[in-house]
Amino acid sequence: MGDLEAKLSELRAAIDAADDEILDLIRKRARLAGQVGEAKQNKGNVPFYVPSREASIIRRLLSRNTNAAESSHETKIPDEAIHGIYREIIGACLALEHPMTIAYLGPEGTFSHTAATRQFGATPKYLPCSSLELVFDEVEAGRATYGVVPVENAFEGAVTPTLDLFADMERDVFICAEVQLSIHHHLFTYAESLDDIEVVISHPQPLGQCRNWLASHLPNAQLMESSSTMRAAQIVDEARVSESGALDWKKCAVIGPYSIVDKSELSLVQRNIEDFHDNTTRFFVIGQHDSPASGEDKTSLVMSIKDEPGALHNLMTSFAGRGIGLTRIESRPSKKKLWEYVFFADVQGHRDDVAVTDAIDEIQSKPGGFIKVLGSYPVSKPL
Ligand SMILES: O=C(O)C(=O)C[C@]1(C(=O)O)C=C[C@@H](O)C=C1
Repeated sequence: MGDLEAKLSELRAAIDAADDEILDLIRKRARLAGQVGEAKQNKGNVPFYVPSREASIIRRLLSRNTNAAESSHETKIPDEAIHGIYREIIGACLALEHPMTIAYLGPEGTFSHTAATRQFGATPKYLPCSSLELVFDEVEAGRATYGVVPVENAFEGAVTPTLDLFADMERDVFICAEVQLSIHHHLFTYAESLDDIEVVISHPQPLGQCRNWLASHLPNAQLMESSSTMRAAQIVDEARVSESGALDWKKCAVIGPYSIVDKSELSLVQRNIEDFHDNTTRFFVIGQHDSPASGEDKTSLVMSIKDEPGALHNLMTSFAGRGIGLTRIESRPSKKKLWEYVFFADVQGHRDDVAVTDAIDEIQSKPGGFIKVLGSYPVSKPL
C-alpha cells in the first residue's frame, strides 16, 4: 500500500468513527425530541411545531460555529451548511414527534416545494396543490398540518393572490414562520435555437423577474402565464405527447427552477436569466397557530381605517409613535367598496410585546379602525 492509500484509510477510519458518533447523537436527539412530543401529547392542544424554538436552536448553533472557527483559526463551515444540516435533523425529530403533512403550490419541484423542504426537511409528507387557495383550504381543513405560500419577491413585489387570501376575513389561518429563498431562473425548451421560440410560459412572478432578459433575448415571444413554474413544463410536455396542435411545443420555452431537469425532457438552454442575481422570494408557513416569541420576531397585520385624508398616516403613527419599525407595507383593494383599500404591514416585534399590543389596540379603537393579526414569527435570513 502506498503512502497516500495508507493515509487515506487511516483518515477514513477516523471519519467512520466520527459518523458513528454523529449518528448515535442524532438518535439520542430524536429520543429526547420524542419525549418532548409525549409530554406535549399528554398536555393536549400544544403545537408540536415551535418555530421560535427552532429559530433559537439554529441561531445559537450558527453563532457557536462562528466562534469555534474564530478561536481555532479553522475554516468556517458555511452558515448555509449548518442551517441545512440542522433543519434536516430538527425536521426529522419533529416528524417523529408527530406526522406532518405540508401543503404547497405544486407540482413537485416548484420554488414553493424547495422553500417547504428547506423549512421541514425530507421527512414529512408533502402535498402538492394546484392553487394557492387549495393550500389555504388544506391547512384550514386540517388535512395539511402546515402550508407554504409565496408572499413577495424582493424585486417583483407582492404575490397578490396570496395577499388576497390573507385579506379574506373568512379565512382562519396564521403565519407561523417565514422562509427566504434565493431564486435562480433558467430557460428550458425543445426548440433548436432561441430564434425558434415564439411562446414563453411561466408563473407571472418569474416572467416579471426575467423581464429585462426576455426583452433583450426574446423580444418578440408571446408570454403565457401558468399557475406555477412546474406546471409550465407540464403544459409543454402534455402538448408534446398529445400533438393536439393547440400549442406548438417545439416553439415554446419555459422559465423555472433547475428541478425541471428531473421532471421533464426539456433542455436547459440558458441558466440564471433572472434580472437581479440576488433575487430572493419570501414565503410564509401557514398553520392553525402562530409562533411564540423567539427574541427576534416580526408580526404581519392586515388593517383598514376610515377612508379620509391622512388615513394611512394615521395608521402609521400608532407604530412610529412607539418606535416599532415597519419592514413592509402594501395596499390591496378592499373588494368591498370602489377605491377602498386594506393595508398589509409587517412590523418588528412580537404581538405579545407591550408596544405591539398597544399599537394594535389603538388602531382598533380609531374611527372605522380594523386590524387582524395574521401572525408573529421568527425573523429569517435569506438562504
Ligand atoms: O422543543 C420542542 O418543543 C420540540 O418539539 C423539539 C424540537 C427539536 O427537535 O428540537 C422539534 C420540533 C419543534 O418545532 C421544536 C423543537
